[in-house]
Amino acid sequence: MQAVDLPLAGCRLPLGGTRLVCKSPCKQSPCRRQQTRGFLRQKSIKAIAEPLILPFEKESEHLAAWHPQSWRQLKAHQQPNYQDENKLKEAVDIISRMPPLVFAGECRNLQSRLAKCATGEAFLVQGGDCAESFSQFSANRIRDSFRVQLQMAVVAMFGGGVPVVKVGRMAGQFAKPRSADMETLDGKELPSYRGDIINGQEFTPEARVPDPMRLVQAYNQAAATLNLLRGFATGGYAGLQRVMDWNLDFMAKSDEGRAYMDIAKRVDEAIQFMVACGLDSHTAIMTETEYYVSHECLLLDYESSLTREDSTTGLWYDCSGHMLWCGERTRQLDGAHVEFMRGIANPIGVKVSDKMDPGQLVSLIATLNPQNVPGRLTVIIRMGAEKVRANLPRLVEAVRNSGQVVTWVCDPMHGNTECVAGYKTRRFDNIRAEVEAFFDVHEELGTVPGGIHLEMTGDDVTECLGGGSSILETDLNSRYHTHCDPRLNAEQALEMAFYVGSRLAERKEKIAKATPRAALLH
Ligand SMILES: O=C[C@H](O)[C@H](O)COP(=O)(O)O
Ligand SMILES: C=C(OP(=O)(O)O)C(=O)O
Repeated sequence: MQAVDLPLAGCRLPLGGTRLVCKSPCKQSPCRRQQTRGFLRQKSIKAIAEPLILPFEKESEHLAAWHPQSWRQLKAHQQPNYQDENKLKEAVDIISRMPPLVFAGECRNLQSRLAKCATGEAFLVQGGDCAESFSQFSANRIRDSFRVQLQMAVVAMFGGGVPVVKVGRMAGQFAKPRSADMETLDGKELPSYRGDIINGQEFTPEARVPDPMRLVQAYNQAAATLNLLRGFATGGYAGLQRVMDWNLDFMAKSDEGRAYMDIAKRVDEAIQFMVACGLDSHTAIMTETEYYVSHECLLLDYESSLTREDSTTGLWYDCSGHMLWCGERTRQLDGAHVEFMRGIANPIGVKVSDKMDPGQLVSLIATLNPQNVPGRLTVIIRMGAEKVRANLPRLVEAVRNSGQVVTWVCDPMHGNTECVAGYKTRRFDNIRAEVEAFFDVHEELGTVPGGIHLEMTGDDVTECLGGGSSILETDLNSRYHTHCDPRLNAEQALEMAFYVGSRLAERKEKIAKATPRAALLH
């Protein structure tokens, strides 16, 4: 990792045990620019989410040592070993000059929606490909993935009676962390595939060389994807009046499909009734939807080159996506990823397996969200069903006892991967069991299950076993198209949404019974 000169005016700044020294001292202590940024951050956050300010570290001190490049001083895990530094610099320079893909105001809106998920006033459905790919890039695939997420949102909203916040693993979900650096096939060993933004999936020495120009291709594909998603979200396609038209091929043939059409019909009738009552069916609430994009904040050259200072607030936003999350393999407290993520103002997530202990989690949360801003931090649990029952309670209790506000989300995919007949797969029953355990634990503790995070697609793939579509081991080789991990197909994803909807409905009923008047007003 090369050392960088910090382009901040300023003072000596502590950073994870090391000290950075700005090159053009402003002779102020602490640096005025940083003070201003801290002040603006407090001001803007207050306006958005009415945060509960606890006596955590002061924001200005917290951000004092931060800069979009400060991560370079620390160990960055899971980064490619680029062979041509000049080519990397060229690619990073190109992206640095490109327009941002998302806007700060959109990120702030998402943060306020996620704050509602933390309190049970909304529910997050986050999903999409394990790894977006260059070769499978197509408008129809984007539409189908978006459409199944719309359907899932309708089902969960119908059950839970709360708004569903829709966030795609899309328009940037290219880089993959890997368990092993090398992969062996037929006795031949090559570097692992790390996602299309880094190297190629083909098992050849040439394809596996990390190519920096892939960063530029990924940026362009993300821009085109987002452009289409914005069109779908606001151009009429996602309007609630089209709820009956979001048909997918399997729907007439499957129980989930028929159950969805049943709900869609009831939604349609409700809308007709409201229109008869005088509702204007042309308002944005009826014709548009909010849709956000997210990806793992893994490839730090890409993320930092898209990090821009917001002129309204003076805050830094990683403009590669609305929400970024830190993966299970890169969440070291003293690592480069946590250093980068603590300074960006986007809503962020962190993946958590059973390897996390409660004290560590509390420290990590304090580092990533020192002002305890609701909606800022989503903790995405991924352990496997049994481990969730055994480990999640003490994590939730430690966080609750420390007064930290986070949005708890369940990723039932990554703790349930197994190898069957030579394929990486996941069993639908195990995935559902993990979601069930997640809801049960929160119910027992009186805390809030805030959302679900899925690797899924709108395509009719055969990558995960079971579910209503009864994918068998012998089906795996039929339509196994993922570039990395197995995804739920559209039917399985919808089935999961029905399960989530049923749990949200139960929760709603329990709350209504306990507080009838409040529920009535709600
Ligand atoms: O999607 C997540 C990870 O990149 C993936 O699970 C790693 O898979 P591996 O264990 O085959 O490297
Ligand atoms: C790599 C991922 O997850 P995790 O960090 O939880 O393994 C992922 O969600 O793509």
